Amino acid sequence: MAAVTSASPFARASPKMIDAAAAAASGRPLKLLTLLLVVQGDRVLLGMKKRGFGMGKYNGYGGKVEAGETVLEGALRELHEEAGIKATDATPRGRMLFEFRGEETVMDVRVFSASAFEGEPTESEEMTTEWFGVDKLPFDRMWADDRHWFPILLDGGFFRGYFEFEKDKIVDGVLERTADADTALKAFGASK
Ligand SMILES: CNc1ncnc2c1ncn2[C@@H]1O[C@H](COP(=O)(O)OP(=O)(O)OP(=O)(O)O)[C@@H](O)[C@H]1O
Repeated sequence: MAAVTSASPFARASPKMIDAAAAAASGRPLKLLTLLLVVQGDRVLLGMKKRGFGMGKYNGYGGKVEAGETVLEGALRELHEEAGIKATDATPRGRMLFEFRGEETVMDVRVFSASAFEGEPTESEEMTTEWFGVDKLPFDRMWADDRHWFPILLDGGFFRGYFEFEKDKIVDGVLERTADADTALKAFGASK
């Protein structure tokens, strides 16, 4: 898996690129979102988004963090609402900032993984539920950033990144494997 990761053009972050991402993000309003990947052995649970933002794309489960809940609680709630299961060992893995050209707000996505859950994955109004082998992930039908950080996640690692999008294409980005989850949470340029 490490070979796949180092093949990512964004994985070789120069200090200059990191500074540029930090400058782009600093002071901008952040929208806090979660993304939870259920990884069990050599398979990953993904859902195809049936409506709204990212419609037609496969992704993990997640959404906006609501007032009064922690980020982890938000991640678990979204997984339950969208896939009908309760993860019992969710753990933070990464943080990604996404900027869309022409938009002031930067998406602040907190990525979690889990391997154990209660219940049966069940399609919801928002998402389907499908298992994919780790070697058969549908990257062509996922957000463009996913192919860059998934190998780190599957490898057991932690990561932080910043990607600038023009519609659904990446125009610039930086991705860094971090030593632990705490370091991943110190995203480029975000004040908290
Ligand atoms: C740009 N590159 C990206 N790469 C990978 N994942 C991305 C993403 N951009 C957004 N995401 C995820 O997509 C979901 C949107 O959630 P979204 O439907 O907006 O939230 P929520 O369910 O609260 O909305 P509604 O209740 O329908 O308004 C949420 O998991 C978020 O982390």
